[in-house]
Amino acid sequence: MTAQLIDGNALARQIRAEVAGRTEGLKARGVQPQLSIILVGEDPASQVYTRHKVNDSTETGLSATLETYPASLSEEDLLARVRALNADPKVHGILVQLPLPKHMDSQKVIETISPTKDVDGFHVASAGALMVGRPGFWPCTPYGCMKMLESIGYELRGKHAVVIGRSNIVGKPMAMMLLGKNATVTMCHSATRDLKALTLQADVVVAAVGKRNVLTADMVKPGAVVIDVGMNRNDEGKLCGDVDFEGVKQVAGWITPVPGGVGPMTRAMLLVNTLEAAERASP
Ligand SMILES: Nc1nc(=O)c2c([nH]1)NC[C@@H]1CN(c3ccc(C(=O)N[C@@H](CCC(=O)O)C(=O)O)cc3)C=[N+]21
Repeated sequence: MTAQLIDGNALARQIRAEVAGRTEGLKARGVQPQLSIILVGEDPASQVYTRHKVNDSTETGLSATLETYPASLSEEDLLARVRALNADPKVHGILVQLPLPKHMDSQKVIETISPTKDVDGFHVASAGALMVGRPGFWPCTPYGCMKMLESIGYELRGKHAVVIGRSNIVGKPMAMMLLGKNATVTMCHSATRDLKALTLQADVVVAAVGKRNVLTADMVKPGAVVIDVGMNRNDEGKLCGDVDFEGVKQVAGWITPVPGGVGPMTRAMLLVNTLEAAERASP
């Protein structure tokens, strides 16, 4: 028996169609949802990612602008630009592409974005809202993972979910979202002892470390759901996740591929958050 695939491309396509429909509704009321993306520096990967985000937006009827600045831009000038976008009522979502040049304090920049426009969900106010269960914006990657679990009708209540990785962007918010659905959540990280003993108990494993083969077949309980957030390159330069896909798919019940899994869902949830921001701003 091999695991069933959770197809992120297909689910993202479905979500984009829903976003397009809701966008029509807003446009009928004279509101054009608008995402502003800021890219600082010339990192080729960031250029590709931000171009994707602009294309995704325009394909679903949102409008998106990409502003690019040289790596030499001062932090002060970047903050001034963010404040101007905060004050612009036509702009509903602001995304500052990470990583930023080393001379900038990323968290300070993110904290300058108005929480009402924080479609990445990286602001402390967004993190706090998630933690106490108030409306805010959920970070796109873990939000997309939750949608993937929902798409297979998975009941999280009472299940044991193991999250590997504790980043502010994925691991921590992922654990909060799973907890919000009444799962029993274990967070694992670099200081965890006997990771395998924990993952073998898991009904759901989310691997979000950024290292290949963090999860192998011998670490997975038969039938478990495995979500792979990793985005790595193997020796041949091919994109691969944190999970040994070929091995784990022989044991798991469900598994997400890389590419075509969490990545496209991350991008789809950015559109959802942007639309949501526009709807909240135009009640
Ligand atoms: N402020 C900010 N917000 C972000 O959300 C953000 C960021 N900065 N900096 C960089 C990371 C990375 N990230 C990706 C999202 C989707 C794919 C994606 O769609 N991947 C495709 C493959 C793309 C390819 O072939 O390279 C897939 O997995 O199928 C990749 C990477 C968002 N990030």
